[in-house]
Amino acid sequence: MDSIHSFDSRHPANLICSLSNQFFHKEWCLGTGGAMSIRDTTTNYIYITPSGVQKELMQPKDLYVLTKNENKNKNRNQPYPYDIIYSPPLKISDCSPLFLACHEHKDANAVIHTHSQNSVLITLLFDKEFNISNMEQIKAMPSGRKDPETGKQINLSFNDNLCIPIIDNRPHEHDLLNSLKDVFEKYPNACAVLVRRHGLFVWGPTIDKAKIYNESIDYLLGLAIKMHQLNIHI
Ligand SMILES: CSC[C@@H](O)[C@@H](O)C(=O)COP(=O)(O)O
Ligand SMILES: [Zn+2]
Repeated sequence: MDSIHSFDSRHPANLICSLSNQFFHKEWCLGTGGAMSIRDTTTNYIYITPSGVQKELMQPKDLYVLTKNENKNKNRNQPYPYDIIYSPPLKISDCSPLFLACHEHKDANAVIHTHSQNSVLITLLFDKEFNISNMEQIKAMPSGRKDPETGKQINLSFNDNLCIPIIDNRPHEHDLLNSLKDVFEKYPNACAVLVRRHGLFVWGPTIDKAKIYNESIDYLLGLAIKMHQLNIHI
């Protein structure tokens, strides 16, 4: 199918495969953990990883492609109106309802889900939120505010607080949907959520931004864990 095969390394299908391989080598998605979704802003097609496969070995032909269908009836497992227009002989990611929620409610064009040890450990140290400030890397994170003249996202400043909400894990990914929607409501500026004893979901306006946010968050989580071990207070 044309929508998944491209020689362009920036095509969403190629990006999902190359980034998943990179994230595996960072130990963010070992043993089939982790998943990803990208919306192509020219076609509006959404590319989603398959379920239960070794994410570092995926090829473009293994990805699902979805398109919006406003007339579609919603159900519990598919609460968003999308049709599958390309389906590999695999199951779609269990995270797909959460990914579609980020595309729909946050206007995200990319969502990354990872299982790094930092993202799990931090949820055992903090209860409802992870907060950090006075760290240079915070400046790579979005504030949620836009420059009134350029309309561009303004990033946090060194002294600003970065807050990542934490929700409790549930037996199935789709059971996290209500908690995720609560996060959207309570934390309108958040671009990520930590799931206790599970991992991290990060969304952004582009896949490049989502990757930068994920890398920055994971770095800050790692710092906070080390500071805790050294008895240094955040
Ligand atoms: C190691 S199993 C992990 C899954 O249950 C889930 O949390 C996950 O990250 C990936 O789910 P998947 O359905 O393979 O996209
Ligand atoms: Zn997971």
